Amino acid sequence: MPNPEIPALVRLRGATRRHATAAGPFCALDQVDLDVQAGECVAVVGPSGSGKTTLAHLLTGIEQPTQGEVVVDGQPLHAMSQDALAAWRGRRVGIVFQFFQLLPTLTIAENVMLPMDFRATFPRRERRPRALALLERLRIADQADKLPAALSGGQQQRAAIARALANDPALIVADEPTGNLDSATALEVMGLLAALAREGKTVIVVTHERELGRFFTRTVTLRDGRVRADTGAPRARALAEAQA
Ligand SMILES: Nc1ncnc2c1ncn2[C@@H]1O[C@H](COP(=O)(O)OP(=O)(O)OP(=O)(O)O)[C@@H](O)[C@H]1O
Repeated sequence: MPNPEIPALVRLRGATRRHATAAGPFCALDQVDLDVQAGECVAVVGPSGSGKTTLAHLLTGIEQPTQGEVVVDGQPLHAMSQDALAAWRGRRVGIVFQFFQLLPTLTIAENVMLPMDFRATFPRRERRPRALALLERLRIADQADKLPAALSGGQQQRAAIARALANDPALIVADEPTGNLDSATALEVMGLLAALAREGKTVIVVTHERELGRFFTRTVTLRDGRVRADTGAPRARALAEAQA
C-alpha cells in the first residue's frame, strides 16, 4: 500500500531540457512529471534519442532542466549552483556508466576509495576497509589490488557499482550498465543492482535490454522526450495526491 508519510525520493515536475541547435530549439526532454519512492528499481526504456540519457543526467545533476523542477533526496537540483551540484553529486548519488570509467592507473580498491577521498565522507583510516567491504559485497574482494585492465568487463562493472556505493548514496543511476557485457554477465550485474533496491536504495536504470525486465519493479517508457507509459504511474499518482 502507498505510504503517504514517505516523500518521493525523486520528484520531477514539468522537467524540460531544451538545446539550441542549428535547426532551432530542440526539446530532448519535454514536461516530464515523475515520482520515484525509495526502494523502487525503475527501468527507463525507449527508442534511441527518446531522452533516456538526458533524464539520467537530470537525476544526477550532470545537466539541469531549462524549465521545471528536479528534486532528489530533498535537494532542488534545478536551482543549485554548479559547485553545489558537484558536491551533492559526489555524496548523494552513485552513477554507473556503460563503459565502467574506472581510472586505469589506480587499483580497484583505490578506485572505490576515490569518492570517499574527494568528499572526505569517511575518516581516512576507514576508507580502505570500507572499500574492501563493498568489494566483498560485490563478490570481487579478491581483485582489490589489481588494476582495472586485469579484470573482466563484469568484474569492472561490479567494481564500478562498489565505487557508486562508496559514499552510501540514497540513489543509484545507471546508464546502460550492461550494454558492454555478455548476456550471462548482464543478468548477474543487473541482479546485484536489483538487490540494492531490495535493501532500500533507489535504483534507476536506463536500458535497451528487454531480457532484464524481470529485475524491475517499474518501467518508464520515453518517446520523443515524453513519458509515454509508466507501469508505476497509478501508485506514484496516489502518493503524490496524498502528499499534496
Ligand atoms: N547537447 C545537445 N545538443 C543538441 N541535442 C542534444 C544534446 N544532447 C542530446 N540531444 C538530443 O536529445 C535527444 C535525446 O538524447 P538522449 O541522449 O537523451 O537520448 P537517448 O534516449 O539516451 O538515446 P540513446 O538510446 O541513443 O542513447 C537526441 O535526439 C539527442 O540528439
